[in-house]
Amino acid sequence: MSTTTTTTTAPKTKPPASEESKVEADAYVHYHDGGVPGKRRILTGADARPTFTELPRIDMRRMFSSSLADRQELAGEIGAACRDVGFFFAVNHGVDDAVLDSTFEAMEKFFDLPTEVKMETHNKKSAKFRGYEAFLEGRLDPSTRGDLKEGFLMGEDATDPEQARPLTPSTSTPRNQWPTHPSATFFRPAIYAYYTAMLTFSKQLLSIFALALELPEDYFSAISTYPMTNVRAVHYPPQTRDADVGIGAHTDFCWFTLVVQSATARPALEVLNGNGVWVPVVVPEPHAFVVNIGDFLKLVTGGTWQSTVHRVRNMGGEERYSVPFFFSPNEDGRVAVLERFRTRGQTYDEITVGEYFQKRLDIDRTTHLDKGPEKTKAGGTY
Ligand SMILES: O=C(O)CCC(=O)C(=O)O
Ligand SMILES: [Fe+2]
Repeated sequence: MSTTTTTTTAPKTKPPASEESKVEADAYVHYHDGGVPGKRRILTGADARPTFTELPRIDMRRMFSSSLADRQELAGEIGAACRDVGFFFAVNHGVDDAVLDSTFEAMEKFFDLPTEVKMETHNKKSAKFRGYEAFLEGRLDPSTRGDLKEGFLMGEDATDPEQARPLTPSTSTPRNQWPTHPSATFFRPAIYAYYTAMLTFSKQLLSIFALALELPEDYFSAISTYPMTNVRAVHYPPQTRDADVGIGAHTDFCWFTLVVQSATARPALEVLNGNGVWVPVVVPEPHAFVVNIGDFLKLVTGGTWQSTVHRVRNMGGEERYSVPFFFSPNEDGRVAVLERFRTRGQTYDEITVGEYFQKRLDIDRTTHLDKGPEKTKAGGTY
């Protein structure tokens, strides 16, 4: 994880008073990046550097404009956000409000089902970790007792007819798990409605990212024909212990992530800025998407774009639901640092997207399995 933050747009920041004593005692903030523990020095007073203190809000209407100049102007704003923050809010994004409302309704109803119904698709039965994850089973930050959340993960799967992907010998093994109990079958079509809308949105956004990198709009299309994708529906109960996390500090392993969340009075998602301060994400309006850069876009930009560390702490006493969509290149796509970000005389390795992804997934699986059976029982107290 790069620890350099290049923005010059925001004033210096200071940690909230309540965190100051902790900050001084710690001097470092610790996080987890792809299985590798990371830490960032907390910079205060004269040491503090210019960095962001909030996320930029970007109006996406220009994404649909027939004028290249409009799309370029949008790309300019997005490029600056990706470089300086690694996160931004996307508003007026064109995703149907009705689809988002019914996605949240379906999530609440699904997570309300009895544990044994949800456990039918427990992710331990899946090589790709698809299906239901119970409370405290994830543990992205090894210093915590586990992630205080339950979730449901689905993703690319050519055997699901909803995806209309070509079935080949390498894609003919099912990856997703779907509930079959009559009380839970509503979930699949609801998640697919969201998945389909997000795939369209992501492909449009990818062309704007290409423009932001001064590349042709279709530059990434060839390696994004059958992209790796995940929807993770997540339920975070209100947490009562300060030491808990909803999801431990991490970066995302994808091109980029789009997240829409239920409204909570107190922000729960937090983003780590260049001074080692957790910046709360205050959503500007209902159905705004939080967009963040993942490891692959950081990689192809030679670290110029940031895959910024983030976490969730749901301290406001309300249930919280969020539904990230993770978008990556094709599984057999190969990526390397783009020409314009290379230094002459230096050599650059190519990575295969699927291999890198599986490595990161295996790390996540290991942190789950390491916890031992007594802690992985669903429905345990939290
Ligand atoms: O719930 C959120 O707002 C973010 C979740 C997240 O960071 C993730 O699932 O990778
Ligand atoms: Fe994330």
